[in-house]
Amino acid sequence: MALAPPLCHLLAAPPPSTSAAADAAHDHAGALAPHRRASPLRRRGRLFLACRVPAAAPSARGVAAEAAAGRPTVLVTEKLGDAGLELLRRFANVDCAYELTAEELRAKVSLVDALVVRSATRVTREVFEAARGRLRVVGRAGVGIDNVDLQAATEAGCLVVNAPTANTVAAAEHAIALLAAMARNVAQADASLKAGKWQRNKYVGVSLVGKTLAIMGFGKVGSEVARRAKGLGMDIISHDPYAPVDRARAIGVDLVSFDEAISTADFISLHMPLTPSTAKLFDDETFANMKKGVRIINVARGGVVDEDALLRALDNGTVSQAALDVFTEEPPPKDSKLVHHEHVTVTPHLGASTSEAQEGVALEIAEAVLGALKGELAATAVNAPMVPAEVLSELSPYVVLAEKLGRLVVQLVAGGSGIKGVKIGYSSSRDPDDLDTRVLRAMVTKGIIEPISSAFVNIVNADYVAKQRGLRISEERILLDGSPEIPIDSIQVHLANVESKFAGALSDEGDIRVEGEVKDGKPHLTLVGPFSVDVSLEGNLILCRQVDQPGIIGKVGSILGKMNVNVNFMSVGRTAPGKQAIMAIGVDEEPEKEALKLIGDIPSVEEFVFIKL
Ligand SMILES: NC(=O)c1ccc[n+]([C@@H]2O[C@H](COP(=O)([O-])OP(=O)(O)OC[C@H]3O[C@@H](n4cnc5c(N)ncnc54)[C@H](O)[C@@H]3O)[C@@H](O)[C@H]2O)c1
Ligand SMILES: O=C(O)[C@H](O)COP(=O)(O)O
Repeated sequence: MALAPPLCHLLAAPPPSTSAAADAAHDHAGALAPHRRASPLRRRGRLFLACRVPAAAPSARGVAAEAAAGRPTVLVTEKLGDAGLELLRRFANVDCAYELTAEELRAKVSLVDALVVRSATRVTREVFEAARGRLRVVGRAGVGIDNVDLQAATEAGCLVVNAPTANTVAAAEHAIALLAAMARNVAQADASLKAGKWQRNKYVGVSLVGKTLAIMGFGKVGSEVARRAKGLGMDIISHDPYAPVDRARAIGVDLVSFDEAISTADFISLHMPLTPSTAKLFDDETFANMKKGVRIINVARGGVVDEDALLRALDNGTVSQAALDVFTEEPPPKDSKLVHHEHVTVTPHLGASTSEAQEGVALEIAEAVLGALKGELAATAVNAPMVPAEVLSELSPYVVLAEKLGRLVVQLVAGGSGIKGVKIGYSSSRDPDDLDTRVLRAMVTKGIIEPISSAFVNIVNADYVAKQRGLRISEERILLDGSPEIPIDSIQVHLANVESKFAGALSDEGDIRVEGEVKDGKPHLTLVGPFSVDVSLEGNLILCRQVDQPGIIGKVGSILGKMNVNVNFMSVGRTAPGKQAIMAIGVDEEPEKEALKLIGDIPSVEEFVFIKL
């Protein structure tokens, strides 16, 4: 039975770097391995549908085969839970190198296929540039991806995945711990007693019951904080412009405006991501609009607060206390006035730091990274479309067809005529809403761009690269009356306003047009311009236009035979007997120039083109 083709090329890396540094690297677990063109995970030629990496250890034979074929290399730059590390080590060489300087990170990154970080590693544009195209996946073992330059990752075609759920409860519990500790001066009283003092009057706290808590950002952590704070008898309001009202209502929380939230709350807990629009959202003006004596908890990101403004608000009494787990700069400067302020309780970014959360996060990220290295699109992809595994499985033969059609059509363009508009048509009996074509569009783009540039294109950067090159890609669905079980009957690719080096490929409208279908799981070319053909899109292709008459097939076949070129497929399409015909010939080897010249010299052959698929 034919195996489904792998989807590795969806996330394919560019050709390997041949740098001396890469060659010199060591090949054993815990050290950097030299780059190999295809990792065993990518080479198996199987479609990996299960998102989970099998829990059982691979067989000894499997391990040996993988070792022989070369394993991907994963660099881990921050402490990761053991279970995740073990899982990574089963399928990859793992280099754990903590507390790297930016320069050390840049030096190592071109030697690895994946990088796993937490919040302390800054994965900047310079890091992606230093990777020189080898890095295929960045795994953020946690939620916040503000330390990863997503735009640079996308431009580099590097997938970024995170582990968004495993530390939610830990972060929510830490927010509650800080809320209670702050209200009862636990940290200050502890330090005082340890310093030999007994200050019962100084550390009188405030009660939580009946107080209003405003949760700023009603996402995963925010909603878990709300549930827990309700149990403490607090009244909860929340501000989140994007949260569904129903979800908030279901746990008894009112979503209110920003101004209402900050002006009515006794406690404010921050749970939004750090983005350009939330950076320093809590500034002098915001603090001035808060209820006098408000208490603030920040377990989200230091950067959402203007820390100088918070210090002023603490000093003038607008904010009576703050509990901070996160800081604009981490670690904060040793002499930070905020950290040393007597009304501020601090922890060193411990929100996710429970053993349970760290094991969960490590496993979650290891699975996502290994899946991505195998060519799967992770469910937690941050900079790529999330296409469910079953959709990918179904579309996998069409993925190959889409790329081949792209490669074919671009080689029909006459040199010098720039490609601007690409139209992709999908003939299908399926409701357009049930047909996710993003992967196919990316693969047509890859097929068109890669043969004519040094860019490498994958599902992560396809739209970006197309835009950069001024390529307008439009899609059209052609609804057929048929069984919706087959996702796609045919894919058409049209290039508008270009000259062709093979006039036979021009449609009546003057576009270069090719069409293909999947037959027995294999990509077939079924239409060139107005000519119907049927040739498997494998190896190389010769397209030949001639006047339809007996003997031409034999002449071309014998020229190729004499030159030792194996013909694997041949198909002739014609407009009418005795009129124009197109011969599509699949060949295993690239014919010598001489053979091509001899074909061109056959009197009735009007034009021909050789295409590498
Ligand atoms: N301290 C820690 O160790 C720790 C641990 C986990 C998460 N975090 C941080 O907590 C934050 C929340 O994490 P999460 O998993 O709940 O993320 P999430 O994506 O589930 O929730 C974030 C919520 O913020 C909302 N939001 C976005 N912009 C907003 C704005 N301007 N005003 C109000 N709400 C806005 C979003 O709509 C979303 O509902 C992130 O910053 C994350 O990095 C910190
Ligand atoms: O965004 C997160 O997941 C938290 O801030 C945790 O960060 P950490 O992995 O560095 O603890």
